[in-house]
Amino acid sequence: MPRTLDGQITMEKTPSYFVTKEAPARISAMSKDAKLIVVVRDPVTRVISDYTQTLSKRPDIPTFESLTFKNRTTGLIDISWSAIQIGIYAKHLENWLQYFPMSQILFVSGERLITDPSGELGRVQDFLVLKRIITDKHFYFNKTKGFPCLKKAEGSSKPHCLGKTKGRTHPNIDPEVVQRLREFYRPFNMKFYQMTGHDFGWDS
Ligand SMILES: Nc1ncnc2c1ncn2[C@@H]1O[C@H](COP(=O)(O)OS(=O)(=O)O)[C@@H](OP(=O)(O)O)[C@H]1O
Repeated sequence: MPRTLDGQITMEKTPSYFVTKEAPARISAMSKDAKLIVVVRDPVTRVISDYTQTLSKRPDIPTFESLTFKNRTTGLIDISWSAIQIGIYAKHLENWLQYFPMSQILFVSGERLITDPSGELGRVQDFLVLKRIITDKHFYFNKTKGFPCLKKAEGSSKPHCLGKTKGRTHPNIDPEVVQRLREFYRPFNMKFYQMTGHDFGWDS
């Protein structure tokens, strides 16, 4: 991490921190005051997205269904599959709360980051005690891509849109499998809503 001067904020991002058992203790040892921002999305869409990303790199992996179930007939989910585990947000959060208070953690909704980017960025700026510099006028929705793009400062070049590897088309998954995953995650989601005091709307 670079040195931080007065008036500067140093930021670092790695998606796997949130699900790495040792990360909270290590980050707390480095800085007890660190603010933590986690982007979360519906764990069911998340696992499908995760699978889609792996499939794009290794087209020979087993089917989504065979990775999801330990036993297809009984509907037993294979929680040893890391893609399934990552979406059990309440469990990961419990680990972080051993080292950081909730007041130092902000959960950003991945869904709202698409539908209302300036709203979510507003929450981020407030959390970091920054002036709300990024607002509505910094975004426009790219219909082809299905994501908002960030307009850069006046006079600068092209806006920044997400790259080719973002927003991959997900494969069609049997609705029964999706339903079973919804049932699996529901209790964990409820716990997560309760812990964060925020209903992310994945179960409504
Ligand atoms: N800004 C923003 N807002 C909302 N959603 C976003 C954003 N950036 C990335 N994404 C979505 O996150 C999914 C994983 O993206 P990445 O490819 O960046 O993941 S990774 O960094 O390679 O792990 C991937 O999801 P899918 O659309 O399901 O593929 C991205 O589209």
